[in-house]
Amino acid sequence: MSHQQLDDLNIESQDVLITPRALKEKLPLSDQAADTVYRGRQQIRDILDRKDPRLFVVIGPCSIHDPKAAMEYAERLKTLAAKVDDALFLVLRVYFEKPRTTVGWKGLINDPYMNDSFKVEDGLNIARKLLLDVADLGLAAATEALDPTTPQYIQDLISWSAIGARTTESQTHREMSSGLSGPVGFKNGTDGSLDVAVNAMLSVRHPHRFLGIDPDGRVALTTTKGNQYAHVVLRGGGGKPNYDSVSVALAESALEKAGVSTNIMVDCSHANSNKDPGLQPLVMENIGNQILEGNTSIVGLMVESHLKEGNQKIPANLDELEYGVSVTDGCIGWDTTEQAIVNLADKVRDTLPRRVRD
Ligand SMILES: O=C[C@H](O)[C@H](O)COP(=O)(O)O
Ligand SMILES: C=C(OP(=O)(O)O)C(=O)O
Repeated sequence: MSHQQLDDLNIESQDVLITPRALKEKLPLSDQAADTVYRGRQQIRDILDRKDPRLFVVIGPCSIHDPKAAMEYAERLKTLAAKVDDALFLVLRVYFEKPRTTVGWKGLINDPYMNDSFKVEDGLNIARKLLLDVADLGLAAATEALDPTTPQYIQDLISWSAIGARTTESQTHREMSSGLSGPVGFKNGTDGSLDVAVNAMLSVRHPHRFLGIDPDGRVALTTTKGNQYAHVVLRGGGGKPNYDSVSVALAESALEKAGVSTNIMVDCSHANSNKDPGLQPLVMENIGNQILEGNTSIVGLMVESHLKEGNQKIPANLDELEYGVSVTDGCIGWDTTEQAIVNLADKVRDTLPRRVRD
């Protein structure tokens, strides 16, 4: 009796993609870009080590779908960053990979033309080119590391990475993060649970061994050294925020009990603003007040912001897309962003002398 086909029954096709090495040769790191990334990572590490008393703020669109609008935003952010640089280190949020609750557009790398054509190789090219342009401008970039093979293509241009609420508990993502070259923030779970993020801290600092790809795209046993610059990100969940001073104090004691450093970032968006982007400035103000009142565990903030406020559905006719408006979660617009950042800097500035640790 002949065998029935048993594997690949649900695989439609497989297409070989450009290798990480070939993409990097095509779009190489310039000296300016390398300097931006080196300095960006170092400034965040210094903030996490409390050698630098400032806050770092990961700020920008929920997702990148239009590189032109992203660069216009980056240029504005660069000017704003220089104005508040004594109190805040602004890092551009450059998210190319979107984790979906069920289904939906999965981001620029997965479907760069937003028409279900899934031209992933084009997506990788566009993403790397945009990151190069941002780094050449002198702005540090942050992204969500979602697909475990993507870092090989773009991580040399990333200063800070997030592991999202839907993947913080995933062993694959903890292993990948243990090998990332820059600091990494783990969100609490979508149900609000902090345990998964605290457990991630305990995992990611250790070496791991797992299947990865090498620069030539070959499957490779990957052995990591462990990442000593991981921290938690409070993003709320289960219908409740967790940026208030009581939640922050509870997070501090959970981290202390686990024996890991009490570095906390607050995501002003997602469940911390009940997905109402207009509430983000209130969260920022609240964090500024907590810092004024003596909090030293909060080291960073995340804000979803774009050229224009709100969001839009991806239209069937892409000519109808409104320029500078998010196609995923709603964002605050530029004027609100500028004001909220200046207000935050004013509060943090007064606290700088007492935030440095010896
Ligand atoms: O930040 C973006 C979204 O909150 C995340 O990707 C989940 O989106 P969804 O619930 O619309 O799928
Ligand atoms: C998906 C995101 O957040 P979270 O994982 O907290 O839902 C995000 O920041 O884009």
